[in-house]
Amino acid sequence: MPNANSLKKDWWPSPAKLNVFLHILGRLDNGYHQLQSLFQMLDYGDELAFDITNDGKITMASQLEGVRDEDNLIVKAAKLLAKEANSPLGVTISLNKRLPMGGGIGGGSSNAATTLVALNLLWKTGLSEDQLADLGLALGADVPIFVRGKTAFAGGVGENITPAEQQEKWYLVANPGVHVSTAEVFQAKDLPRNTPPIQWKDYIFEETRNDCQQLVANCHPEVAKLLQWLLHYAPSRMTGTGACVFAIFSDKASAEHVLALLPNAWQGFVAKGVNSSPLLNKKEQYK
Ligand SMILES: C[C@](O)(CO)[C@H](O)COP(=O)(O)OP(=O)(O)OC[C@H]1O[C@@H](n2ccc(N)nc2=O)[C@H](O)[C@@H]1O
Ligand SMILES: Nc1ncnc2c1ncn2[C@@H]1O[C@H](COP(=O)(O)OP(=O)(O)OP(=O)(O)O)[C@@H](O)[C@H]1O
Repeated sequence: MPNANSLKKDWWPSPAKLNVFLHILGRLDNGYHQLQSLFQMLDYGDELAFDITNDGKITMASQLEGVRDEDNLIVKAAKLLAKEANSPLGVTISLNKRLPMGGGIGGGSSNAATTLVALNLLWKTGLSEDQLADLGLALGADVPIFVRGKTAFAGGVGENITPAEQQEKWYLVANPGVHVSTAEVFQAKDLPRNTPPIQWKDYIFEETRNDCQQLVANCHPEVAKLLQWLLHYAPSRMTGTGACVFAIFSDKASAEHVLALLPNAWQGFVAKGVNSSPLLNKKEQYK
């Protein structure tokens, strides 16, 4: 239960995303991959609160389990913005972590984006959305998409973003409890890397796939088991490089019904797919 102190805080949303599909078109000389993906914003995620100070220090109110503060993407994002905008101010950041880490739902990238967007307003550093997205790219391939906050098609290595309104569906997101390293998936010899490009206007879910799914399911039987279980109920797929898996429903009640049936070994949540992220809505309130 939140304590009195946390109730007083001004919490900023840090939503999750799903890669509804993820095609790998090729590999560049620098090792990065050319992708095509539909990034679906969800109305569910972490929350961050920012207590501004005058001492120029950037600190976490408490350490995120397993992540040293200097490695935390939140701290890295705040430091990057302070340096770029030459801000003399500091901040103490509180994090309410709900999203599983390393699950392919973008928690760390989203935390970094929320930090950039919120501190740009609270520190009054006045960077444009384009400048924040460029800064974000230095922290991770998915940070710009969270800065922009729109459900979108992405091309290039992920930086080429085209907002694309989708029908708002409900998703059951389930975590098989295994950790998948994004870098290892992209280094795998057997990863398919030759999917032909599609035209965004021709996008149909059934004609797409996640090119990482087979490889990850082969290495992690729990992922395969969870997918098999979900497929009994609804169209289901892995997101990003895993390990989370999602199932698509047209209404909330059906998604919650299947969540209630989810075996205890797996954790899950139900979220609405939204075209504009909760971060974007929060930002609008500051205008
Ligand atoms: C593939 C996605 O999971 C889709 O959401 C993301 O784009 C990956 O985002 P991320 O985890 O923030 O990725 P980064 O931290 O930038 O890169 C992690 C590693 O993934 C590989 N990587 C990432 C993006 C990309 N287009 N090609 C790659 O080969 C690189 O080996 C890199 O070392
Ligand atoms: N604030 C943060 N929240 C979550 N992870 C963080 C954070 N800062 C650093 N990390 C590190 O980043 C790693 C990846 O976390 P994240 O939750 O972003 O993975 P992901 O959901 O697989 O992301 P993606 O979909 O972008 O591949 C974690 O294992 C953790 O070590």
